[in-house]
Amino acid sequence: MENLRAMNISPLTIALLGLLIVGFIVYVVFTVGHRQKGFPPGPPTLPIIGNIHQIPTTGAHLKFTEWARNYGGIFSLKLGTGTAIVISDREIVKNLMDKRSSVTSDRPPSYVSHDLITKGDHLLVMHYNETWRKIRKYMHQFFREAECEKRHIILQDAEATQMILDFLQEPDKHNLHTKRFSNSIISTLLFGLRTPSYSSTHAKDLYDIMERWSEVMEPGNTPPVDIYPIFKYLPERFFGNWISRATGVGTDMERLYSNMIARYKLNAQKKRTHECFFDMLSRSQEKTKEFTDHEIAFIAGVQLEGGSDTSASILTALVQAIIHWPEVQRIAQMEIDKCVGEDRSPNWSDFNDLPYINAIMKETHRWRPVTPLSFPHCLSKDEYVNGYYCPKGSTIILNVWGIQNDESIYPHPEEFNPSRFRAHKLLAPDYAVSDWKLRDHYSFGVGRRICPGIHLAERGVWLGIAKLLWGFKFEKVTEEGRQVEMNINPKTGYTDGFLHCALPFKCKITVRSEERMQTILREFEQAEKIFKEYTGDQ
Ligand code: HEM
Repeated sequence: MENLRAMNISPLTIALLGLLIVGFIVYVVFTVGHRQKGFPPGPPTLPIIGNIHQIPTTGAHLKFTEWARNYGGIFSLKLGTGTAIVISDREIVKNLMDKRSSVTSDRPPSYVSHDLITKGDHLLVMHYNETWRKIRKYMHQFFREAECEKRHIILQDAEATQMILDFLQEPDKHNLHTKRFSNSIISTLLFGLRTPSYSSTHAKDLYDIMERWSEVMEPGNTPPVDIYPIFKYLPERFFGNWISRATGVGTDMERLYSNMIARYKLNAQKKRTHECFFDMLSRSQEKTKEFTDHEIAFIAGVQLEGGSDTSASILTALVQAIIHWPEVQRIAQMEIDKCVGEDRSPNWSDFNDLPYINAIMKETHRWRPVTPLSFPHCLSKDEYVNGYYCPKGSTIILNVWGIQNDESIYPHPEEFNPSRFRAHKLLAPDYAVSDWKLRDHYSFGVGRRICPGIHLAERGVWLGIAKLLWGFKFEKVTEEGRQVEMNINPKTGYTDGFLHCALPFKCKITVRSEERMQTILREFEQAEKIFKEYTGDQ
């Protein structure tokens, strides 16, 4: 005070300054973190932080589902100055996310994923802009239904054949075989480069990078910079060098993806029967030069990532389900055995004759969705939803878990019961555009951001399920005379983070007959010829 007087500042100015500071503090305490009038309801808030303290760092989907029961199909959360709108009602999903997708297709800001790790060039976290549209156009061109149906399915069938051979030869490594399967499909389709073994370097590197990305993103490992940007300016050593770790992941990603593109270029002269994604993209890029090298690397990367862990996690959940519910396994095998003999494994032309397999696939997506909270969208304009005011910039969270565990739609939701989908004879993309009451599940997301790999994923997963059930009996293992239970508890049995996958578990997998074993070996010889058509290897 003496100092201020010495600076010749009048007591009135000091008093006004003090009043201003107090006023500002009062304003912050009474507004920041508070839910404004007209917003969707939600749990009580605390000044400044809002609901942050109530959101668990793991299993947030379970908490959101509990809140949906209390506050309804649309509720809001305050995250500091920001707002998140959580949707757990199918009609609202349709009306907002699909019908008003022109204003619900942006992504919320993500300093770590968008700015630090991917420099904004990663389709999944990219804002809804012209570059996003251009990349989606290329993906659509290559992965649209007709292309999957005519061309990619041939490779998928061959890769599924190797997967059942792998299950035959090393049943204990079942969770690695599903990963190899999905990674090899996407890597071959992108670059003509296969993943012959689960220990292939590029696949191991990819899974390692994805794990590190997920770790950096875990709450507690990074300060909440998107909510309180001031954290960006604190020395990073206070938070375990989070900036260096994040940029390290970004550098390793770019290195891996660029390296795969370099390998593709080395092989570009090889004679392949089937054109790969990069043949198409490179041709166009030569003319237009529309993408930077960094963008090109991440166009490859996002597809490698998107196509790898997701399908593999669904197949692993399937293995758990058919072991825990042996009756489902029995019915499925009866259906397959009626239509497919022992002298060949099922293929895509059997799809219409095996509706129970389609129902199993849908039930697996419902029972253990890979992304139980999908991936957040962001509202780019003020909107009214069911009479509630939702401000521009709100994060929109699709509570897939909540919807797919709603008793009123799926009685006894914890039970794996494919018969729920008996009437759903078509694939997921058909129901994504149908009336909301008919939609099968939300595993592939919604609106314009819906997974661009949906046609490919549906066919790959279906083939995987059909061939596995045709070939093998799946059971619990017995140790010291007692059956070992798998942990299928949604709270403790799955990885945390953005992608949920079953933690490693033991099971007994045996081939159903000698003849089936011979068929697998014979079909694999054919599969090897197909691989050469896609890679150009002699
Ligand atoms: C069972 C397998 C799969 C599941 C469950 C799955 C799920 C999802 C989900 C939930 C999203 C976010 C959707 C949204 O924001 O509303 C997404 C986006 C994406 N997926 Fe998939 N996916 C699968 C397979 C694939 C495959 C095979 C590819 C590659 C061909 C792929 C590439 C992508 C890409 C690039 C995005 C970002 C799209 C964007 O933000 O515009 N996914 N996926």
